[in-house]
Amino acid sequence: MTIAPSILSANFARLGEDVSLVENAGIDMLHIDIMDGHFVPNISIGPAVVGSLRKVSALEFDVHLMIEHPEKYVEDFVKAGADSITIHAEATRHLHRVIQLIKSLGANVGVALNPATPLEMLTYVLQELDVVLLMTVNPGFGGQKFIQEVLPKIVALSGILKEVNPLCRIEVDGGINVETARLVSKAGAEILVAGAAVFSSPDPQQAIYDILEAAKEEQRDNKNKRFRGIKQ
Ligand SMILES: O=C(CO)[C@H](O)[C@H](O)COP(=O)(O)O
Ligand SMILES: [Fe+2]
Repeated sequence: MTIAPSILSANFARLGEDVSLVENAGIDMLHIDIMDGHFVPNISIGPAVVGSLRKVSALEFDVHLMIEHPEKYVEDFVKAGADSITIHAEATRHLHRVIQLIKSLGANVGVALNPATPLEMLTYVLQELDVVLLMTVNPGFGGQKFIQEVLPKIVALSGILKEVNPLCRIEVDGGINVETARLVSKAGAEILVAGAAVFSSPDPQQAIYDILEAAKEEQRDNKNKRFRGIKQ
């Protein structure tokens, strides 16, 4: 189970300090949201900021591109220090080609789906992926309410991946807190992005710990029930 704090809700006037704070909580992965004002109605940061953070952090950088024409920019983000690049299936006409491009640059590759986008979009690329990111809010802003309807989608994807790509991990993004972490963990998510619940908390390190514990508790319960043969 991995908690990836999203810096979208950090204080951009002291971004390095906020990243160090969560890094010192013992996390492995940092989620970096890139928005272009076209694919989503908001603008965030570009490769220069990713490059600056790379100099001060050893975390795995999970770069979530909410941009049109991602093929134009993936190389810049990998050069800036992205370890994994996630593009939106809705944002390109050439999904297979962009996936190959990201792999050729040596980064892990993920594809994100908006809440209304069916899993079938990924049928012919699933074997190529390290991560599928299921959005649990409509992308564009931090601090939104979790969309419950995505839960059966997580369950369905989890079943499909067991058959076709067991190493591919399910990431969820949007509205994750202690309560929703339990729900997505039970459904099969393994990477939980959390922005507002971490950085808007008075104690971000404690918030990370609480979310992680809630998610792990749910995982343990699931395993125990399976062991005892109790139907979920
Ligand atoms: O991709 C995103 C928004 O498009 C963010 O990663 C996401 O919203 C995280 O923020 P929060 O946990 O506050 O919902
Ligand atoms: Fe994100």
